[in-house]
Amino acid sequence: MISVLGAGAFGTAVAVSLARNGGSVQLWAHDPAHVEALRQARENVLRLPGVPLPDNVEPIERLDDVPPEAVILLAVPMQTLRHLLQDNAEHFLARTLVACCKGMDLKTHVGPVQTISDCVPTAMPAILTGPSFAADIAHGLPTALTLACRDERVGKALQQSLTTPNLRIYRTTDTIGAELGGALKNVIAIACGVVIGARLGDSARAALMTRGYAEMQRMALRLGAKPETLAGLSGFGDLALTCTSEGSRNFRFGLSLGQGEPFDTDVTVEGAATARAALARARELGIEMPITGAVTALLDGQVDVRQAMDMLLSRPLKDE
Ligand SMILES: NC(=O)C1=CN([C@@H]2O[C@H](COP(=O)(O)OP(=O)(O)OC[C@H]3O[C@@H](n4cnc5c(N)ncnc54)[C@H](OP(=O)(O)O)[C@@H]3O)[C@@H](O)[C@H]2O)C=CC1
Ligand SMILES: O=C(CO)COP(=O)(O)O
Repeated sequence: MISVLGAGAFGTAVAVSLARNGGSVQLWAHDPAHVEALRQARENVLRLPGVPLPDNVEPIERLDDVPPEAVILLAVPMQTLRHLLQDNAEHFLARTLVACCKGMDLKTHVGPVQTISDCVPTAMPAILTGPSFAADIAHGLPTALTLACRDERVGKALQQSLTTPNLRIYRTTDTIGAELGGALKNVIAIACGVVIGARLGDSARAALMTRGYAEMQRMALRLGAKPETLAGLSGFGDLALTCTSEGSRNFRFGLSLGQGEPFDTDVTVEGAATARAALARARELGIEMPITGAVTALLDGQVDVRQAMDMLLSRPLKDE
């Protein structure tokens, strides 16, 4: 049994994909009305329209209904993860919990794996992350992800149970690299959206992706990540996807910002809160993250797009 907690686009897509592979999948939503709508329509009309739920996906509204042997996937937005874990800690004690969210908590400045460890110290945390749009997974398109878990035995078991014919899963024990790659690439994707929206050109985007990757590495390596994790699916892979595709909400949010257009506030844009959390963490650690700083200043209305670019271009010249 696999229980996916969080019935947004990603949770629904993963539930559908795993159910098509056989076995039973529960899909939990925090809003009983949403659970009822999933039961009635057999489709997530709001977040993942056009994808029928297979019969073996069971929408549930009570965490009590998650059986003790179930593998739990946490597919909620990053800024809600801590509350979900704290408010329902009795359901998570000594469980294997696989985070599917990408971001850093605004209050604690840590990623999903560390958030699980902090909130439920008896749990075994893992993370499933990498380049994958929910719609691609739901439509059975080929996708490759990283599963990170410090415990090799648990990681190998998760890799087996979450792999499907279309979803290839690589494994690592480097949870720090995996969680930071997925979190920080969203900030760079916003920056890339801004330069494209403001018509500053593809060369500027390539520069931001490259220097953004340097920034991601700087923070992750300082916190103990392995360079090869950053170079893998959860880092470089997801950076490449998110910075170059209008399928990404973070990139589209940046596009709107660059064009001076409003953006739908109901859409999940993980990079906005994460930019602030990452900048705060960078300051605590004394490391330079100029692109993250420029994105944060832009989001906070301290600078406009031109001034944000000037902030980056006028920095002292240095070695690559
Ligand atoms: N979409 C994608 O392509 C991918 C997403 N991810 C990651 O997955 C995570 C979730 O994103 P995604 O599914 O796209 O988001 P969506 O915006 O599609 O959905 C978010 C879901 O979370 C629910 N939710 C909000 N607050 C809570 C809460 N306190 N407790 C439980 N559920 C809550 C929302 O319910 P309600 O509508 O009732 O508020 C909604 O169903 C993010 O971290 C994202 O980065 C990872 C890979 C790909
Ligand atoms: O993480 C994702 C793709 O890997 C989804 O990106 P967005 O959250 O920007 O849509």
